Amino acid sequence: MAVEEKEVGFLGLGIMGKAMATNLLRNGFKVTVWNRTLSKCDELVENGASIGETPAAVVKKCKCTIAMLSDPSAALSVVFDKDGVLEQICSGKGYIDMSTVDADTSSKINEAITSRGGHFIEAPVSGSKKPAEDGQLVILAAGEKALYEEAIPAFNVLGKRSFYLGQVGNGAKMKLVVNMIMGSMMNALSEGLVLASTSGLDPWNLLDVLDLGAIANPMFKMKGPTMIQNSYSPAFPLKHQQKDMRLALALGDENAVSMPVAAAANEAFKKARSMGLGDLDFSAVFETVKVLQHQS
Ligand SMILES: NC(=O)C1=CN([C@@H]2O[C@H](COP(=O)(O)OP(=O)(O)OC[C@H]3O[C@@H](n4cnc5c(N)ncnc54)[C@H](OP(=O)(O)O)[C@@H]3O)[C@@H](O)[C@H]2O)C=CC1
Ligand SMILES: O=CC(=O)O
Repeated sequence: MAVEEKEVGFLGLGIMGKAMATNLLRNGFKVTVWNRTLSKCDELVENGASIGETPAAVVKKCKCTIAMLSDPSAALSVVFDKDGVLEQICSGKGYIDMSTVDADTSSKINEAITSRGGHFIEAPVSGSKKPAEDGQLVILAAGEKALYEEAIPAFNVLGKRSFYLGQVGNGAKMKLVVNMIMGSMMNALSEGLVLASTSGLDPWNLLDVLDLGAIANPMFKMKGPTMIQNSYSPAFPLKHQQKDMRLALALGDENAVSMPVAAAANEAFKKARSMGLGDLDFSAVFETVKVLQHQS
């Protein structure tokens, strides 16, 4: 399949897709790109990409196509709608959806693709804008093993490690569990920063102390300083983090897993969206904690 031949289609040039497609180009892949807002293809074309006018046109041209789209409704639309992936998928063609969606969405796409003879894996990623630019993502793949193996040269460009997790749905679930934990941690950090400042401590000292102890982690180290400076340039948009909390909570509902911490974190992300912060970085949830503090 074409991933081996270093030729891929790429659907979705948002924060992640643009960085990932650029990386593939830099590493010698021929890439044919499509984005709903077609003008976002221009920069990629300047860097050597070809353009497909529709998802169907990309799939027609390429033996393997990667998608990186915002949410379940975008992932479904690009496959099932007019001029979508299904119109051209057929035997010998592969489709790799790297968007963060729920297992049901992924299963629907898998069934539709495979019923037309195509091959499918889901492969959501852990890691944000910078890891995407640096080819340091963690890839959580599941589905047809043969396609996974054929995708390894591309995954080696995009990520520092890829996991094969078995049947379709397992990649989606793993990603949601990871992001549920991340969203809860972001809320804990936000509350810690407010508690530190309000009780007379220097929040910069808090970050230094955290970084030297058992709960040190790259997210606190990277986001803490920008949060203190009220700077929320989006790497991971807050609206997507809230989508992931919602989908993780639905997974908890299905499995009767009680998750009060995640539920509270989801409320904070919802509040942040209602404050108009959805397009900012997910660390802007800090603003909701500050608002609550000022109200008390
Ligand atoms: N940013 C991050 O740090 C990470 C994000 N993710 C996940 O990766 C995915 C992409 O994230 P990111 O790049 O940040 O998101 P962006 O919001 O930057 O990009 C979203 C992309 O989806 C497209 N899109 C949205 N709705 C539709 C639709 N109905 N039909 C077709 N295309 C659509 C957008 O097109 P258009 O340009 O026209 O709006 C754009 O290309 C999400 O699932 C996210 O949860 C995973 C790991 C890290
Ligand atoms: O999904 C977001 C991430 O940082 O991973």
